[in-house]
Amino acid sequence: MASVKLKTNINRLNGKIEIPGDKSISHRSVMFGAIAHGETTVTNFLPGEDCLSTISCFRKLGVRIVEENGRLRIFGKGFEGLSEPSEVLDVGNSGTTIRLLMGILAGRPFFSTLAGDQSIARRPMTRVTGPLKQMGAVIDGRKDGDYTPIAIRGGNLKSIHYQLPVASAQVKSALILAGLQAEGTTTIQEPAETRDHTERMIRQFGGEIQTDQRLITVKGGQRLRAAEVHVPGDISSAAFFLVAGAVIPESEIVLKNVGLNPTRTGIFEVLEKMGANVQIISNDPDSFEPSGDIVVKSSNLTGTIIEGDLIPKLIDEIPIIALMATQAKGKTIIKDAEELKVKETNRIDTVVEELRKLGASIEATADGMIIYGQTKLTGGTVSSHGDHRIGMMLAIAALVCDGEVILENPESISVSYPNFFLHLHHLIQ
Ligand SMILES: O=C(O)C1=C[C@@H](OP(=O)(O)O)[C@@H](O)[C@H](O)C1
Ligand SMILES: C=C(OP(=O)(O)O)C(=O)O
Repeated sequence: MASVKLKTNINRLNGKIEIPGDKSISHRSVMFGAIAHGETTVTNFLPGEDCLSTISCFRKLGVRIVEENGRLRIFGKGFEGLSEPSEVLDVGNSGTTIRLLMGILAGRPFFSTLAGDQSIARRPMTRVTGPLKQMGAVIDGRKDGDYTPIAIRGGNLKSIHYQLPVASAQVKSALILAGLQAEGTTTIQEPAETRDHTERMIRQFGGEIQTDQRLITVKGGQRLRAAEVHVPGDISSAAFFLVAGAVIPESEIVLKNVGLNPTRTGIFEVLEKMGANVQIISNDPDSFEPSGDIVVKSSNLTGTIIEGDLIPKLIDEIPIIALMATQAKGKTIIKDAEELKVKETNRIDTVVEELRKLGASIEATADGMIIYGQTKLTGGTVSSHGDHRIGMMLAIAALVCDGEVILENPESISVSYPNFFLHLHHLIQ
C-alpha cells in the first residue's frame, strides 16, 4: 500500500480548473449506448476506474466500444444485442455499475455473474435484487443473495409497482432499466427526490418516462435510439475545490463546466447557509443536463443543520462538508444520512475516525455526525480506507493543517478523479 506526503499549511488557492466528467452520467452513457440501436458518441467521458469497469462489463456482454480522439463510440444493438458473458463481470469498486447492470441483466434471457472488490463485497444488494426477483428474474448470491458474487438468470419480466424503502438513485435506475424490458408499465415511488440522470437519458435516447410527485412511470418494450451525449463536469468532484476555496483565506477558484442538475446541487444550499461566497458565472440550462462555471472565494463560515430531503441531493459530498464544518464557527449537525454506512466505506465512521486524527472535534451519531468548529487542524498519518471520497477529503483537510500529513492508500482517488492531485497542485502554485 502506497502513501503520499500531502501539501499542508497553504494560505491561498488561485486559478481555474476544468472539472472532469460526471461519474453517474458517464456510467449511464455507456449503458444507454449499449441498449440503444445505433452508434452513440460520448464526449467528456470520465476515465475514472469506476466508469472503466462499466466499459469492461459491457465489452464482456458483446458490445463494441472504442475510444477515438477523446470520444467514446458505442455500437449498440438494443437489449437483444447483449450476449451471455463467458466470464465474471467485474464491477471493481463501483456500486453504480453493479446495481444498474443488475437491472439490465434481469431482463436478459441468459446467465451472468457479477463480482467486485472487497468494498463491493460488503455493500447490500437485496435493495435491488429483491424487487428484480418480484419482477421474475432468478437471482442468487452470497448470504441469501444480499452480497456478491451475484448470479442472474434473467428474462420474461413482469412490471411491478414498487415503493422504494430508501431514497436511492441506483435502485430506482435499476428498476427503470428492468421496467424498460418488462411486460406492461412499471411504476416506482421514491421517498425523496434522488438524482434523475436515468430519466433524463431515457428521453435523450428517444424513450418515454413520466415523473409526477416522485412517482415514476415507464412502459416496457420501448426502442431506444443512439444519441450524442456530452457529459458535464461532476459536481461531486467540484465539491472538493468549492470547499477548499471557501476555507482557505485569500482564495479565488474558477471551476469550469460543472453539472448543475437540480437533483445534485444540495451542496450549494449548504454553502449558502454556511456563508460561503460562491457564484454561478455562466450556465447552459437548456441541454439534457444543465451545467455552468462557478467561482468560489474564501469567507467566514458558520455551522448549520443538514437533514431530510436535502441529504440525497448531496449524499456523496458529506465527507467534504464535514471537513468544511470543522472550519466553520459553531456546531454543524448532519442527520438522516444512514445511507453513508453502505458506501465504499462506512462514511460516518471513516470521516469521524480520520478527521479526529487531524485534531477535529467531531462525533458520530446513529444517522450522521456532529462537528464542532472552528478547529485548527494539526497533522498525522491518515488513510483513505480505499474510499476515493475519503482520500480527497483528507487531501483538502491537509491544506489547512499545520503539521505533516501522510495519506495512506491515495490511489483509490482515481476511482472518480484521476487528475485530482494535478488540479490541486495547479491551484497551489
Ligand atoms: O445513481 C448513481 O449514479 C449514484 C447514486 C448514489 O447512490 P445511492 O443510489 O446508493 O444513494 C450515489 O451515492 C452514487 O455515488 C452514485
Ligand atoms: C458511493 C459512490 O459510488 P458507487 O455507489 O457507484 O460506488 C461514490 O462515488 O461516492
